[in-house]
Amino acid sequence: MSEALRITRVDITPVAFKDPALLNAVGVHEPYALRAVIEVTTDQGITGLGETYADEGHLRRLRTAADAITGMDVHELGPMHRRIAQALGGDSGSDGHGLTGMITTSSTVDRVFSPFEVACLDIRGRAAGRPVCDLLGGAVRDRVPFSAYLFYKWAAHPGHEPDDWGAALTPEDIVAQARRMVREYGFTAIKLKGGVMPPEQEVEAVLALREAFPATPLRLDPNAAWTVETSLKVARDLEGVLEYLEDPTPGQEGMARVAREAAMPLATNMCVVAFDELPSAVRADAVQVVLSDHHYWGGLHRSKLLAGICDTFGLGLSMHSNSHLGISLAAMTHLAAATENLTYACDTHWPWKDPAEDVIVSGALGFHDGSVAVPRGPGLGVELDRDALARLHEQYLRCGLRNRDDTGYMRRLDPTYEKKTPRW
Ligand SMILES: O=C([O-])[C@@H](O)[C@@H](O)[C@H](O)[C@@H](O)C(=O)[O-]
Ligand SMILES: [Mg+2]
Repeated sequence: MSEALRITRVDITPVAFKDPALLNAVGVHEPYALRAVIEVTTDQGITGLGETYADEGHLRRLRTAADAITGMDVHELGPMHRRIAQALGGDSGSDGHGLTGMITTSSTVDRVFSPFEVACLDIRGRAAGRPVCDLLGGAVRDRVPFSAYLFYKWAAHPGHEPDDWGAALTPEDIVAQARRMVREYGFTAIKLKGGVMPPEQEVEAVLALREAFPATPLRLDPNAAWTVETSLKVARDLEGVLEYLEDPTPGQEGMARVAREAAMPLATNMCVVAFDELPSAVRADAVQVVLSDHHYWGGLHRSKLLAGICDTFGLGLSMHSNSHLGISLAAMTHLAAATENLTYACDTHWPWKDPAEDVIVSGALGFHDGSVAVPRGPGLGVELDRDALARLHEQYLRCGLRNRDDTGYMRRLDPTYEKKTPRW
């Protein structure tokens, strides 16, 4: 029997990287996005990487979990999940911004466990000289397609220099943004983050995209900003145009009412965000596509479990994204490569990140024809850039942001702003 790889040390480093003024249903992105970089080191001197959210409560829970798993073998992932659940003792968190649904205790454990699982798989891959996708059953594709993720946005954060994307507030701006993303990355699917403008303007933007990209699959995601009635009107206006409509309205019951009459499939990363939310969604036929996300579904193995459940119940599978760095992109790519029924192009916020800011050594991951080649090196196939990690940690300390708060930021800029779900 091969030797155990025991965890001797865990480092958790919060980082901040620049984020443009991207608008969504609950406000606007702050000037920096926060992430935590996890390094797990073993008694044989192998270090594995994970990446996750960095809100204060989550950081506190990560530290509790890190203490709980020190001394464990990186092969004991089931016991590790249980140990973390015990150590958290029911301490559950919320996603604050409200864009990924209610966070239950069980999904809090999954959120906390996830980056440690990824780091353990990175270690196991490095030790065995195999890429992580091989530990997940092997790659069924050698390139993973991602979608262009369009946002309404301001030209700049108030008081900051403009970014080089410019403002996007009209259908013409949205088409121009899509053209640039497709030109630079080669994306073959397009998603528009909606819930920002009145629905008829977002319909107009999608129709303009359809005209500019006649054969490209299109998606619209207003993050539950619409009533059932509004959702049905938009569904009628966009019949035959959308590949799927993502989270038009809040809750499974509302989604089921929309699903009964809408011609296109409904997708979600809001009303099904944990395993215990699947049975009722299946019974009500509330959604036809689930967006997986290993950061909150409990890592790569549990995301494959979700994939199996979706397959069994005839649900489509896509992949959700928040603002992220290269360790996450590598993990998403390995997971998608090893998940046969993940047949939709995955979401990624990657193009919104300043290319000069990341915590990994550049060159391991790149977009060609809208897809990322699955890294073939051992583990995740990415290496930590320690100087960059130190710089982005400094930036975290300096920027003063400690929790994602799109609504609070919007309210500071516009005190009349109100968060309403649904808004229209
Ligand atoms: O980054 C954003 O503003 C997105 O709205 C994100 O927070 C969502 O979780 C996500 O991308 C989604 O698909 O709902
Ligand atoms: Mg969504």
